[in-house]
Amino acid sequence: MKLDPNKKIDIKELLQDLESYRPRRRGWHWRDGRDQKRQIGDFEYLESSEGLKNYVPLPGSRGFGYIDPQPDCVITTEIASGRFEDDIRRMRMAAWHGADHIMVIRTAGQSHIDSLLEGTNQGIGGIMVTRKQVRASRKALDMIEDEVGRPINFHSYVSGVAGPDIAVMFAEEGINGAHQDPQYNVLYRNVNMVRSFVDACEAKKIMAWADMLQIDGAHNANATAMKAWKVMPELMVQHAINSAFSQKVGIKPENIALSTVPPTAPPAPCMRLDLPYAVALRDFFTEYKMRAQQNTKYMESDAREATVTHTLNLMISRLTGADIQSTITPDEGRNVPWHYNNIAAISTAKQALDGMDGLKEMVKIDRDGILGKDVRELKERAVLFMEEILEVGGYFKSVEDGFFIDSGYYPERNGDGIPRQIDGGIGVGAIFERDKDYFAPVSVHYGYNAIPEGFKKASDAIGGDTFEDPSKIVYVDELDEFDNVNVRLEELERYYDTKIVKPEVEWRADGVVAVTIFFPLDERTAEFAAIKCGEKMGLEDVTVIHKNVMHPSEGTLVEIKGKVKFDINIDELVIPEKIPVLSEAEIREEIQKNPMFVVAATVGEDEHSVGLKETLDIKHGGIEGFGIKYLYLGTSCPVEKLVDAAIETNADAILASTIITHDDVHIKNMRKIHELCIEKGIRDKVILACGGTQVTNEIAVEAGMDAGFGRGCHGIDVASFLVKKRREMK
Ligand SMILES: Cc1ncc(COP(=O)(O)O)c(/C=N/CCC[C@H](N)C(=O)O)c1O
Repeated sequence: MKLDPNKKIDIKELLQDLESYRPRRRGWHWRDGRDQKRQIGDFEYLESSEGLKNYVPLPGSRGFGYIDPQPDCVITTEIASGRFEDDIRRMRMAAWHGADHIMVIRTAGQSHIDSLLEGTNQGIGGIMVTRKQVRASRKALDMIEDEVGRPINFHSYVSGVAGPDIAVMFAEEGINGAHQDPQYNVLYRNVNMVRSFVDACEAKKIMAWADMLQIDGAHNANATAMKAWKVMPELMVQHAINSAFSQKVGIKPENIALSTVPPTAPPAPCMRLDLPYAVALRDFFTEYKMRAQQNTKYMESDAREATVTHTLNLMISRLTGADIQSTITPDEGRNVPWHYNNIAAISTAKQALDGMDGLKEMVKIDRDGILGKDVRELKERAVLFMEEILEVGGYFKSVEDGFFIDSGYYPERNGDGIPRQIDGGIGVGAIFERDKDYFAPVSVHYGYNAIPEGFKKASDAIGGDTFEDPSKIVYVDELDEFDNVNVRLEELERYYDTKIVKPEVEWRADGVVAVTIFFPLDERTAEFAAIKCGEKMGLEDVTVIHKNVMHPSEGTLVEIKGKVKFDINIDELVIPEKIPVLSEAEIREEIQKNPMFVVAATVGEDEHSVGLKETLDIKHGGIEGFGIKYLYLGTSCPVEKLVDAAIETNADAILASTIITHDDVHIKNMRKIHELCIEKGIRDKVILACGGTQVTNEIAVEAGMDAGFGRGCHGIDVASFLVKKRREMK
């Protein structure tokens, strides 16, 4: 299937013939052209990669010819709605905004399931990672990567008691990256530590074969610790343990990525705490990749605050280097991410990384100051931690002694770490010494395997395994007759590719909308007033998702979410057709033959001039560039003066600009211009046009203008309209 930007992905078609789908490639893709400088528009970029074929540039790109510079690092977005069929279009949106690493969170508790799940059950806070879901998503990503013109990495988690099984399925299905860190199982999922490390040998061996990029789990310590900045020495120890172990099992260093999170956030002086850590980490681990994660621990429900913290995190990435920049959605502190918050997070990363392109050519890390001292101290503490592990008898013993996630700043210890017993946890006692004649007929296996006489390699015994002969992969379709993607698609049939639509935030037709409301009330009263407001607006299941105290008694900003009870039928929408724009040549030719003169001003008590000047001046593609002459009367120009000027100069048109809309003053001024022209008997001779960020063609025409030009309009739109309107009047 080839995607058409003007058509949605057809999920039903995508699900066809999944049993015969084969992944295009194995392994991780780093962005192309990363180490080249490149000219993009008016600027030279020092830390960028090759551009996309299809994309959505940042809004600010309007001022720069709509360029969309792609940073050098891979950019990740985490997707976790619970319905993979709805996640696929979110992946497409993400790819257009610059993500090339799609990471799919697993449903709560999948770590504890000791076998592969089949089918596509709906998940909670993540999806059931199953072969069918992986296949459908990877197949969709093949089409999406063709559409944007850049390979996309698909990623999930190899952990929990079924880790090795999942690793095999991921290798068979062409997964490009995965989290794998046995310490994660031990500390956060209480899987028996011996089981975890034995499983990890197998899982990592398979990931190495599949050339998958591995991300470790150190970020979890950061998110779990009481005071995150105190856990930095331990984080480096955790990175060291997983990285050294992974390399010993056979994962090549360039596929070992350290998951590093700047531990703190404002109002802490976070740059002074986090920057030394980022430097120390990169000093220690030069041969591995850095996967910069953004802070999740100190996320509240304030999307703005999260975005600023993440921008500071991105500054650390730019100053110290990141191979993968992982993004956290600004609504991470509210709920399972909504579509547009994944996109917001990606855009924050792209915007900040573009903006700080080459910053470290100008701003040097000063190792002689306090940073150097802090870096050294962090390294010393980490080495001491590692030495003490050896002293007490190794990793397993240190875990039993509760070394990890202690809230102390090592070597200080508060004794509140997470201890695990070597003879406890899930899967305990499930490890058996391999017998002398142990034999597994597989092509990739960790450790002892007694290959019988006559076979060159183990898998010859079965004529090749699924890694060698994918036709041997057993594809299991849906098992649960009630909880499967076909049932879900059936339930929402009327919203698929029909004219009926509902608002949504994560699932098709979930009907959820968000409303931002300010009340001149204290926080508690405002909360309940906002819910009442939502209910009066006809929303269902109204809940408050965010509150911002503006003042204890003067006012509170509240954000609510709720469900609309209605559908929208797009056939019932009245959509005025877009006004086609004449070509530059045609406009110039016309003005050449019949000169045109206009008067222009920002009217009323309005001092905004930029928009109108951009529309007039040749510099920004203004009407002057097409030969149209104009008299500009400046800002705060009374409408009477503007109309008189039109009469004195026998102008063909009046161009008014109105940005301010308090008390609908913009509409009142447009109406006054229209009425004045009638009064002075010139209305049928002069063209009236009005522009402004809050002006639309409909509003302007309603107020008596001949046309209105809102946000995003340019000189050529106005010039084209003037030429066409004059022809019409002739
Ligand atoms: C090393 C490891 N293994 C497995 C899992 C998930 O596995 P389950 O939830 O136990 O099925 C995780 C999860 N990390 C937190 C979310 C992702 C985070 N925000 C990130 O971007 O890295 C993990 O870190």
